[in-house]
Amino acid sequence: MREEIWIEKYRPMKLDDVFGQDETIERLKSYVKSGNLPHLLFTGPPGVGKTASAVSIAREMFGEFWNENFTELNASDERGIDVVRNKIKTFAKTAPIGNAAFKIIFLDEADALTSDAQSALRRTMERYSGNCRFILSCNYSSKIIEPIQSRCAVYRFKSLSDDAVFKRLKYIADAEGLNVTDDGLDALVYVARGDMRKAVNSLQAAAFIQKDIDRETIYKITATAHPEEIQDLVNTALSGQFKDAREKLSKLVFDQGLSADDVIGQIYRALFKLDLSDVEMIKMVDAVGEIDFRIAEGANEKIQLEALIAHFALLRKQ
Ligand SMILES: Nc1ncnc2c1ncn2[C@@H]1O[C@H](COP(=O)(O)OP(=O)(O)OP(=O)(O)O)[C@@H](O)[C@H]1O
Repeated sequence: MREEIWIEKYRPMKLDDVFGQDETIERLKSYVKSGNLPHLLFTGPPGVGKTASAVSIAREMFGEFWNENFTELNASDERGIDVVRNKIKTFAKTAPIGNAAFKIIFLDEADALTSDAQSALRRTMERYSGNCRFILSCNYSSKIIEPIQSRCAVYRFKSLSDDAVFKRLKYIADAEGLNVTDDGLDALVYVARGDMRKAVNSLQAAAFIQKDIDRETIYKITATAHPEEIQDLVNTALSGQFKDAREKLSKLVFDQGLSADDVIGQIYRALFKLDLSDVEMIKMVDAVGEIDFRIAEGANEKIQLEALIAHFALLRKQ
């Protein structure tokens, strides 16, 4: 039998199952209780429970008819906003099933739409608000045009705490009969950076290989550098030994094929474990921000990572 994907198997079924977003969940529960819902805008990083919460609202509000009264669309549908609007139109055309007063349209990745497409979406929202409520989801609310934001109640989902990710992983590991050491769970938490989807997927990838899982398995399987190695790299650079640091970087990142994005994230986190003056910390964070931006804009990853190390190496020489 093909094994089920755990992020589906362990998808929250009700709002109470959504971990680590207590304040938001409490407020969403009050809508369910009242039986009414404004348009909502969920914003926050990936894998923290935005979709899971939208589905849970529908399940709790509509009971056995939730599936008929709920649809999930992706705003970044490559065929464009017209396809999305047509799907909305088709869904909105029929009356809600059961006792429901309205249907719910969940629109993921709303920030992928251009401003023009968002204006079109806004008109669509107005047109169908009689029998539909919209829940828009996005990573960055700043990319959503003001007229849409002002029509929605905005909920900011947080990156999940280490504690919330640890507990959820422990629960899944026990349910799956896995033997995961605490340092293995800590490694998963480190790798996930508050993204539950990534945490659960990494656990499943490790479990696919072996039932006894420790930190080594996790770092290997997720192609992540050990935090101590990153720490050592940064320390070497800070001590001014650029050539040594460059060699370490090369072994760590390029030989193992790690993604520059992940490495930058790891370096960023390593900074806060160092004994730095305020000014040094500011300069280093500023440099990380700059390099992160350049990589996101498509600059050569190898050169940019080396430039970052060079920056660190110069810091105490100035
Ligand atoms: N807060 C959470 N509590 C429990 N499980 C979670 C939580 N967040 C995410 N998960 C797990 O990760 C999976 C993906 O989460 P979800 O689809 O809700 O993320 P999202 O915030 O909508 O992300 P995206 O912005 O990428 O769409 C869920 O099916 C569930 O297994």
